[in-house]
Amino acid sequence: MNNLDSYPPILRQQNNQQQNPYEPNDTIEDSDPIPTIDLKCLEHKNLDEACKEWGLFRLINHGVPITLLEQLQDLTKQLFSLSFESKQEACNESPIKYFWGTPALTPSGTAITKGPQNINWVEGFDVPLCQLSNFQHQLPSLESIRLLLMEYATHLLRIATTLFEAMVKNLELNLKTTKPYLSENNGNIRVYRYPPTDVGWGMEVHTDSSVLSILNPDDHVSGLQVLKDDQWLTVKPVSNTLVVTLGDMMQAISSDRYKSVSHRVKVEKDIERISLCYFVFPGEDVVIESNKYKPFTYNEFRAQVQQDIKTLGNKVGLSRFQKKQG
Ligand SMILES: O=C(O)CCC(=O)C(=O)O
Ligand SMILES: [Fe+2]
Repeated sequence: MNNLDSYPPILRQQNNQQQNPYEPNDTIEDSDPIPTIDLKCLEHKNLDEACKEWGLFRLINHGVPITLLEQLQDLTKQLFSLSFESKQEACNESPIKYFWGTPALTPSGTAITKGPQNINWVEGFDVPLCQLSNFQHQLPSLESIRLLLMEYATHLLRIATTLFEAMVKNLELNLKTTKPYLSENNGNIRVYRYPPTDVGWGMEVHTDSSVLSILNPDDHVSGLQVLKDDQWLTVKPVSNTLVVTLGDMMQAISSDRYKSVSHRVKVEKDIERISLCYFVFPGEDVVIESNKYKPFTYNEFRAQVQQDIKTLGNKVGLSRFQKKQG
C-alpha cells in the first residue's frame, strides 16, 4: 500500500503552490535552553523556576522503561501506516476515537470542526484511560497499543502525582489532598501522526486545558515549538526524555504564578512525525479556587472552550473566568 493511502484524504496534499497561509513571520530561535528536571533527584527550586519561567520542561530519570517508550513509538507507527479506512473502521463502536484535522473533541469524542481553512495537519487516536481495560480490539496493532498504554498510564499517573505534589508544596497551597486534581476518570492519551506537508500547521498555537500534559515525542523528528519571551523555540527531541507542559488548570490553581505555556507543532515538508501526549484533569466536581479566577470546575471550563470553538472558531480559555479587577 502506498503510504499516502494511509493518510486521511484531506491530508494527502503535500506541496502547496501558493504561499503557506500559516507560515510564521516570527523568528525561530534554534538554540535550546529548555530546562531539564530530574525526577529521581527532584530539585524543588529548579522545578519552581521552570514552572514560573517556562511552563514547560524536559523530564529525565522518569522511571518509564526505555523499551516501553520505544515499543509505543514503534506500534504507533505501525498503527498509523494502516489504511485510512481500516483505522476508521477499527474505532467504530469503540471508546477509542480516530480523528483528523482537529484535536478539539467533544466529550463523546466527535471532532469539533472549525471550517476547512484552518485544519490541523494531524491524525490521531483519542484514548480515554478509564475505559482502557473494558474492551478489546480486533485490529492487532490497536489491541497491542491498548495493552501497552495500560502499563504506560500507571507510569504517567505516578509522574504527574510526584510533580504536582512538588508544585503544590512549592506554591504553599493548602490542598487537603492532591488526588482529585489528577482524576484518573478524566485522563486521556492522544496518539498523533503529522503527515508531511508545507501547507499548514500540525497544531496551531494553543495552551492545553489540562493540569499537566506529558509528551512522548518522536525521537527523530522535531516539531514542537514553545513561546518564550515573545520568541518561538524548537523543542529538540532527546531520546528517553519526556516533555512536561503545564496546562490552564495548573495556571488557575497557582493563581497565575505558574504558566500554561503557548505552544504549536510545525510539520516537516518531507517526513512524518509521531507523538503521544497524556493529559490529566481535575475530577468533575472539583472546584478550582484561586485569587485570580471565579470558582469553576473543569467541566464548566471544558464546556466554555467547546462553545467558543464552535461559535468563534477558537478557544478563549482562562480569561473567560477571570475575576473582575478592583
Ligand atoms: O505533538 C506534540 O508535540 C504536541 C501535541 C500538543 O501540543 C497537544 O496535543 O496539545
Ligand atoms: Fe498542546
